[in-house]
Amino acid sequence: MKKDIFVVGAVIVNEDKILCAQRGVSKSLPLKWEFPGGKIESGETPQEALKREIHEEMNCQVEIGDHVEDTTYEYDFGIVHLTTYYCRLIEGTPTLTEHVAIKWLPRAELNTLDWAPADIPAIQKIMNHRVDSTV
Ligand SMILES: Nc1nc2c([nH]c(=O)n2[C@H]2C[C@H](O)[C@@H](COP(=O)(O)OP(=O)(O)OP(=O)(O)O)O2)c(=O)[nH]1
Repeated sequence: MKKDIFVVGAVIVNEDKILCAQRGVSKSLPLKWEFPGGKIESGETPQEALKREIHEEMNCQVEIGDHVEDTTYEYDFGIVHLTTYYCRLIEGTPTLTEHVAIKWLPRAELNTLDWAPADIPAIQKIMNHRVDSTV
Protein backbone atom coordinates (compact mmCIF):
# COMPACT_ATOMS: atom_id res chain seq x y z
CA MET A 1 0.00 0.00 0.00
CA LYS A 2 1.22 3.51 -0.75
CA LYS A 3 2.20 5.74 2.15
CA ASP A 4 0.11 8.75 3.11
CA ILE A 5 2.13 11.99 3.17
CA PHE A 6 0.55 14.97 4.95
CA VAL A 7 1.83 18.26 3.56
CA VAL A 8 1.03 21.91 4.18
CA GLY A 9 1.70 24.74 1.70
CA ALA A 10 1.75 28.53 2.07
CA VAL A 11 0.01 30.77 -0.44
CA ILE A 12 2.01 33.86 0.49
CA VAL A 13 0.39 37.05 -0.79
CA ASN A 14 2.24 40.34 -1.06
CA GLU A 15 0.97 43.37 -2.98
CA ASP A 16 -1.53 41.18 -4.89
CA LYS A 17 1.15 38.73 -6.00
CA ILE A 18 1.62 35.14 -4.91
CA LEU A 19 4.91 33.42 -4.15
CA CYS A 20 5.58 30.35 -6.32
CA ALA A 21 8.60 28.09 -5.76
CA GLN A 22 10.27 25.63 -8.13
CA ARG A 23 11.44 22.24 -6.87
CA GLY A 24 15.02 21.09 -7.38
CA VAL A 25 16.04 18.82 -10.22
CA SER A 26 17.09 15.93 -7.93
CA LYS A 27 13.88 15.94 -5.82
CA SER A 28 10.66 14.05 -6.37
CA LEU A 29 8.49 16.04 -8.86
CA PRO A 30 11.64 17.65 -10.32
CA LEU A 31 11.28 21.27 -11.48
CA LYS A 32 7.55 21.36 -10.72
CA TRP A 33 6.23 24.54 -9.10
CA GLU A 34 4.70 24.36 -5.64
CA PHE A 35 3.81 26.42 -2.61
CA PRO A 36 6.61 26.58 -0.06
CA GLY A 37 5.97 24.29 2.91
CA GLY A 38 6.48 20.62 3.61
CA LYS A 39 5.54 17.56 5.61
CA ILE A 40 3.64 17.88 8.86
CA GLU A 41 5.62 16.23 11.68
CA SER A 42 3.92 14.16 14.35
CA GLY A 43 2.41 16.30 17.11
CA GLU A 44 2.29 19.42 14.94
CA THR A 45 -0.82 21.23 13.79
CA PRO A 46 -0.77 22.15 10.08
CA GLN A 47 -0.29 25.79 11.08
CA GLU A 48 2.70 24.98 13.32
CA ALA A 49 4.25 22.90 10.55
CA LEU A 50 3.74 25.70 8.06
CA LYS A 51 5.40 28.34 10.24
CA ARG A 52 8.35 26.01 10.90
CA GLU A 53 8.77 25.05 7.24
CA ILE A 54 8.61 28.64 5.99
CA HIS A 55 11.16 29.68 8.56
CA GLU A 56 13.51 26.79 7.67
CA GLU A 57 13.00 26.94 3.93
CA MET A 58 12.55 30.65 3.17
CA ASN A 59 14.13 32.28 6.22
CA CYS A 60 11.09 34.41 7.02
CA GLN A 61 8.05 34.52 9.30
CA VAL A 62 4.46 34.38 8.15
CA GLU A 63 1.08 35.03 9.67
CA ILE A 64 -1.42 32.36 8.62
CA GLY A 65 -4.82 33.42 7.30
CA ASP A 66 -7.72 31.64 5.64
CA HIS A 67 -7.65 28.03 4.56
CA VAL A 68 -7.51 27.67 0.76
CA GLU A 69 -7.98 24.01 -0.18
CA ASP A 70 -7.48 20.37 0.87
CA THR A 71 -6.44 18.01 -1.90
CA THR A 72 -5.44 14.38 -2.10
CA TYR A 73 -3.30 13.25 -5.02
CA GLU A 74 -1.84 9.81 -5.65
CA TYR A 75 1.74 9.94 -6.99
CA ASP A 76 3.87 6.90 -7.74
CA PHE A 77 5.85 7.52 -4.50
CA GLY A 78 2.83 7.98 -2.18
CA ILE A 79 -0.48 9.70 -1.56
CA VAL A 80 -0.03 13.39 -0.82
CA HIS A 81 -2.68 15.13 1.28
CA LEU A 82 -2.03 18.81 0.66
CA THR A 83 -3.58 21.59 2.75
CA THR A 84 -2.97 25.20 1.77
CA TYR A 85 -3.44 28.47 3.66
CA TYR A 86 -3.17 32.09 2.63
CA CYS A 87 -0.24 33.70 4.44
CA ARG A 88 1.20 37.17 4.88
CA LEU A 89 4.87 37.97 5.42
CA ILE A 90 5.51 39.53 8.80
CA GLU A 91 9.31 39.35 8.93
CA GLY A 92 12.14 38.77 6.47
CA THR A 93 12.30 38.34 2.71
CA PRO A 94 11.81 34.88 1.15
CA THR A 95 15.20 33.40 0.33
CA LEU A 96 16.13 30.56 -2.01
CA THR A 97 17.45 27.62 -0.03
CA GLU A 98 15.90 24.33 -1.22
CA HIS A 99 14.18 25.70 -4.29
CA VAL A 100 15.87 26.50 -7.60
CA ALA A 101 13.69 29.54 -8.36
CA ILE A 102 10.96 31.64 -6.86
CA LYS A 103 8.51 33.96 -8.64
CA TRP A 104 5.89 36.43 -7.47
CA LEU A 105 2.94 36.12 -9.87
CA PRO A 106 -0.43 37.87 -10.06
CA ARG A 107 -3.32 35.44 -9.48
CA ALA A 108 -4.37 35.60 -13.12
CA GLU A 109 -0.95 34.28 -14.25
CA LEU A 110 -0.66 31.34 -11.86
CA ASN A 111 -1.67 28.89 -14.58
CA THR A 112 1.38 29.81 -16.68
CA LEU A 113 3.61 27.58 -14.50
CA ASP A 114 3.98 23.79 -14.48
CA TRP A 115 2.56 23.03 -11.01
CA ALA A 116 2.80 19.79 -9.03
CA PRO A 117 -0.46 17.97 -9.83
CA ALA A 118 -1.66 18.08 -6.20
CA ASP A 119 -1.66 21.90 -6.40
CA ILE A 120 -4.05 22.29 -9.33
CA PRO A 121 -7.31 22.50 -7.30
CA ALA A 122 -5.77 25.20 -5.06
CA ILE A 123 -4.51 27.11 -8.12
CA GLN A 124 -7.99 27.05 -9.65
CA LYS A 125 -9.56 28.23 -6.42
CA ILE A 126 -7.06 31.07 -5.98
CA MET A 127 -7.51 32.20 -9.57
CA ASN A 128 -11.28 32.32 -9.08
CA HIS A 129 -11.13 34.38 -5.89
CA ARG A 130 -12.11 38.02 -5.87
CA VAL A 131 -9.07 40.25 -6.24
CA ASP A 132 -9.57 41.78 -2.79
CA SER A 133 -9.80 38.45 -0.98
CA THR A 134 -6.45 37.59 0.52
CA VAL A 135 -5.48 36.97 4.13
N1 LIG B 1 5.87 21.81 -0.03
C1 LIG B 1 5.03 21.38 -0.95
N2 LIG B 1 5.05 20.06 -1.31
C2 LIG B 1 4.19 19.68 -2.25
C3 LIG B 1 3.30 20.58 -2.87
N3 LIG B 1 2.58 19.89 -3.80
C4 LIG B 1 2.99 18.60 -3.77
O1 LIG B 1 2.57 17.68 -4.46
N4 LIG B 1 3.98 18.46 -2.81
C5 LIG B 1 4.65 17.20 -2.49
C6 LIG B 1 6.11 17.18 -2.84
C7 LIG B 1 6.70 16.24 -1.79
O2 LIG B 1 6.49 14.91 -2.21
C8 LIG B 1 5.84 16.50 -0.58
C9 LIG B 1 6.43 17.54 0.34
O3 LIG B 1 7.56 17.07 0.87
P1 LIG B 1 8.71 18.04 1.45
O4 LIG B 1 8.64 19.36 0.78
O5 LIG B 1 8.67 17.98 2.92
O6 LIG B 1 9.94 17.23 1.11
P2 LIG B 1 10.83 17.17 -0.17
O7 LIG B 1 10.59 18.33 -1.05
O8 LIG B 1 12.20 16.92 0.32
O9 LIG B 1 10.20 15.92 -0.85
P3 LIG B 1 10.82 14.53 -1.12
O10 LIG B 1 11.93 14.79 -2.11
O11 LIG B 1 11.26 14.01 0.21
O12 LIG B 1 9.65 13.78 -1.71
O13 LIG B 1 4.59 17.00 -1.08
C10 LIG B 1 3.30 21.94 -2.49
O14 LIG B 1 2.56 22.81 -3.00
N5 LIG B 1 4.19 22.29 -1.53
